[in-house]
Amino acid sequence: GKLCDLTGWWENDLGSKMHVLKVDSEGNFSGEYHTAVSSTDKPIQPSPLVGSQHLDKDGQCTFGFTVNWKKFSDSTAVFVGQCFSGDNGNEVLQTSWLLREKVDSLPSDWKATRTGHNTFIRT
Ligand SMILES: CC(=O)N1C(=O)N[C@@H]2[C@H](CCCCC(=O)O)SC[C@@H]21
Repeated sequence: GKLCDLTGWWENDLGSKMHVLKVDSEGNFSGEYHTAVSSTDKPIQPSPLVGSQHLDKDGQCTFGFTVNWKKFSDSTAVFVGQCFSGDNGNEVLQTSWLLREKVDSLPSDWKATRTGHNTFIRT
């Protein structure tokens, strides 16, 4: 299928949106993550993301990106995933993520990392 270029807007099953500005010739990209879910009472604001994708000809490339939730908290999330061409030709991103929240002390380190998985489609 067509090369899977991540440039553009994506939405996941939580309603969170990812905007990839442009992918360079090395597969590196940057953008913004607009989460739809907040565990704080702070207003939700876009957070910067940087990542890298493969540029395989089959259009089913793997990628990874990091979100620095600088406006929200001291958390950092890393996403990894793969782009698939759905049966109707639409692209689907299957992702897993690790979220690292900042904890006050080493004894709390055990509870600082959460994981999740999300599916994104183009909006
Ligand atoms: C407090 C804080 O940092 N965050 C918060 O309350 N919501 C965002 C992220 C929500 C999970 C990401 C999954 C998704 O939106 O698709 S975890 C870090 C950030």
